[in-house]
Amino acid sequence: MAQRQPLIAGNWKMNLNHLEAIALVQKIAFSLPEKYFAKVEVAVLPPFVDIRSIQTLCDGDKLLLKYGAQDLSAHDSGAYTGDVSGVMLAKLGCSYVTVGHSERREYHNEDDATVNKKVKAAIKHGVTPIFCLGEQLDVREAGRHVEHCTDQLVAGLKGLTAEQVRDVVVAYEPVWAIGTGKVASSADAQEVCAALRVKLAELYGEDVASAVRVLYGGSVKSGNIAELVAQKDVDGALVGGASLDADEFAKLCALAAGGPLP
Ligand SMILES: O=C(CO)COP(=O)(O)O
Repeated sequence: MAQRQPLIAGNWKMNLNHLEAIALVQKIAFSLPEKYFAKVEVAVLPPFVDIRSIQTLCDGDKLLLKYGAQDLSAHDSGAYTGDVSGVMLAKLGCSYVTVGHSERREYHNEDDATVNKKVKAAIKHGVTPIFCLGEQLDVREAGRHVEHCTDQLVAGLKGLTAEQVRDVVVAYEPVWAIGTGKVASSADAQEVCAALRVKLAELYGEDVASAVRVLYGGSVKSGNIAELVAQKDVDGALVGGASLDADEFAKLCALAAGGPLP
């Protein structure tokens, strides 16, 4: 069984001004002693406009913190006003990019086919996709959440080789738990994350399935992270609101690394 290093990624969404963004990165990096970075990978996903400065900061201070973006175009270049390509993200040293976040699916009408193209674009340029999926409340209430999530998984990874899938990060984010303060129970998170891994094994083999990191996202905080990452198939978290507060985020990362608090 592969050893999966937990990943805690902070999705800042459309928040903070430029100076606040730089200050947040500095504070997180200096609040978390180096030993934690060996146990847990920590990444921030700021808005596009902050990435260049964060790159300079991380390179200059040799920070162990990784960074990435929240979306990318399915195309490499061309007449796509307002879009940012995987080529550009790779040049900026992005390690990760979220793809298929439920807010992109809802507000930008991204369907599974678009998400699939974006996952491929990220892989093509060596930026690891954090491929997001998850059910709405009505789907869960109808008891169809596992099927819904495994269907999204299959569609988003369509056409990829097993070797390519090995490097994808999957994030299970039930839509009803995002920004609502209603965290899924650790058993709920484990149920879906385990089902996603079973589906990965079916499609790409046990070896790949045991290597892929599956994160949970939705109202994750320092108060619930330990219980979530204690689940067998939960390999970290995609954190929204709690990633905007340096003390809270550092605490959350330290707890994911098994503590003690810095
Ligand atoms: O959407 C999320 C992370 O991508 C979760 O957001 P919250 O942690 O604010 O619920």
